[in-house]
Amino acid sequence: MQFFLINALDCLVISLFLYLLVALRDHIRRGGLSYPPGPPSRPIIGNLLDVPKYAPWIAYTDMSKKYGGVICLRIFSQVVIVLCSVSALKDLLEKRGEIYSERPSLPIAEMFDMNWPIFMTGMTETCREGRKLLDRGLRPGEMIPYRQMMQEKTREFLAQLYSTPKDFLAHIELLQGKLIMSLAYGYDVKDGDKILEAPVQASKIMTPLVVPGAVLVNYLPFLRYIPSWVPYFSYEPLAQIVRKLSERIKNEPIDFVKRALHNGTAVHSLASEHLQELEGLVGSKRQKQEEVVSVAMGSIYHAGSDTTTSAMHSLFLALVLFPHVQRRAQAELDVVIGRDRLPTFDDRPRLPYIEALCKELMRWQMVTPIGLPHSSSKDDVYRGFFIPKGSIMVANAWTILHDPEEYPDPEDFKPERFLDEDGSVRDDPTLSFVFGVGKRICPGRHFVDATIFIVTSSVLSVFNVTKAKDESGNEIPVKAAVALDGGVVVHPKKFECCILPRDKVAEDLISANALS
Ligand code: HEM
Repeated sequence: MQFFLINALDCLVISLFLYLLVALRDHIRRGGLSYPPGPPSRPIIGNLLDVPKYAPWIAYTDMSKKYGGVICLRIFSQVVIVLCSVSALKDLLEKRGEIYSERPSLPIAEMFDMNWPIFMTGMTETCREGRKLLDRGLRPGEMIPYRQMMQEKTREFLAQLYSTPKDFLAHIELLQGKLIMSLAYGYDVKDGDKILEAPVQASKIMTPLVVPGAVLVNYLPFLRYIPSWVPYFSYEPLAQIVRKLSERIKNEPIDFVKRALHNGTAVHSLASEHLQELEGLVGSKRQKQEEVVSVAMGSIYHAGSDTTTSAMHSLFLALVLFPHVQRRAQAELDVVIGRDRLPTFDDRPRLPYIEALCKELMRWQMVTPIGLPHSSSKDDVYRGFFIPKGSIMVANAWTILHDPEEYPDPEDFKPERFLDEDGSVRDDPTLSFVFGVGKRICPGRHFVDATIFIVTSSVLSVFNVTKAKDESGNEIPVKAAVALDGGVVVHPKKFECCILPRDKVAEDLISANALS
């Protein structure tokens, strides 16, 4: 017993000594400067208890009212800087992009073999080359050859909505899976295709685990060594599941393209295009480039599914909650396109209200309100405050895009915000924050933009989306609320709605296009 007490006392003294040593080293490193303002931190754990687990974008907005646009939190020794103002986001993540474009290396991602997708890695050579490949392949002009495919898949979606409207969320998920798989791999997804399971399941597990402050092992990496037989505390059982999913995401679809190229059956896709460019390369050089293609495609297959599904889910929510928006959009479609055909991409310039509606959709119920964390590769000083190398940078775009000064009644869905007085579309550069900032900005943004346009205009031209009714004929109330079990990607809480063809003309149009 005495032996145990002496050891405990020793431990306490050593811990205190180490703590003071770290504090002194930290003070010297800062050269007398202080960290940006933030809630007072406690000894050792820092702000661990202040880091919001649910809806962090709201808690950070409240903090920014007290501490300003640059907030500092500390989780053990990890510094987390939350950016809540346009100037801070641009100054650091854009103008000082050389310093702030890394990603935090998360032990949880390493343990789960999920540290290979581009959105999880720092600026490694594979990441840089993969990004180049995506930036080139996903430019607005490069989207044109995929328009026909997008229109066709959207028409299949309309037919599914018509036959089983209650399953609208499952139809959205399938549509998004079809679009991404066609774009990335030229793979034609069929109903019930198992290929879509892996990214959806992996995303459900991983996105809550990468939120800054959500998982202790990211700050106390030794926790990864807790053996698998320790119940509740070991990450190993979950890790085993995710490792298998990771392997499937990276290899299953790219192997399909390689086989198709070999058999001469490959359809035009980002993967087939890039793999064909490697012709002539052999040995390790070829292997390396194939790895880049496989990482880049696996990244969009993973990053693109859940995110756009959430935006489309929110579209139906907005239509239910704001019927006057639906009526005005339909009036525009009827005048510009008429009732005898479905919209196409060529109609887009003549549909300013629909365009404004798509913009408002991205702002209103943001898919990634705190973006994906960046990290810093050098010590830096900003507005007189010290930001150490290795800080986790959180771009809280939600605060900016829900600022009532800039977007009055921010919780209301008002496409008019994005229209000038003469009815033309108003450009709002701040809106691009929904896709992040700087070198790591989402490369899929032009594909998302095209998807949201074609889906929104097509759905509105043939359907009325209203509140569902219960057995007694009373409307089932719906609220604009997000499911708080999410992580960096958030989804609307599930809701019911009634999706019916606008009339017989619309019904005929859906059937005719489903058959063509
Ligand atoms: C509504 C849909 C989407 C939203 C809101 C969204 C948003 C974002 C955000 C905020 C980031 C992090 C940017 C940063 O760190 O500054 C990101 C990264 C990324 N997104 Fe998207 N995204 C969407 C859909 C897509 C789609 C459809 C694709 C693929 C076609 C895609 C591919 C990626 C990739 C590969 C990255 C990682 C980029 C990097 O780390 O360099 N995203 N996205």
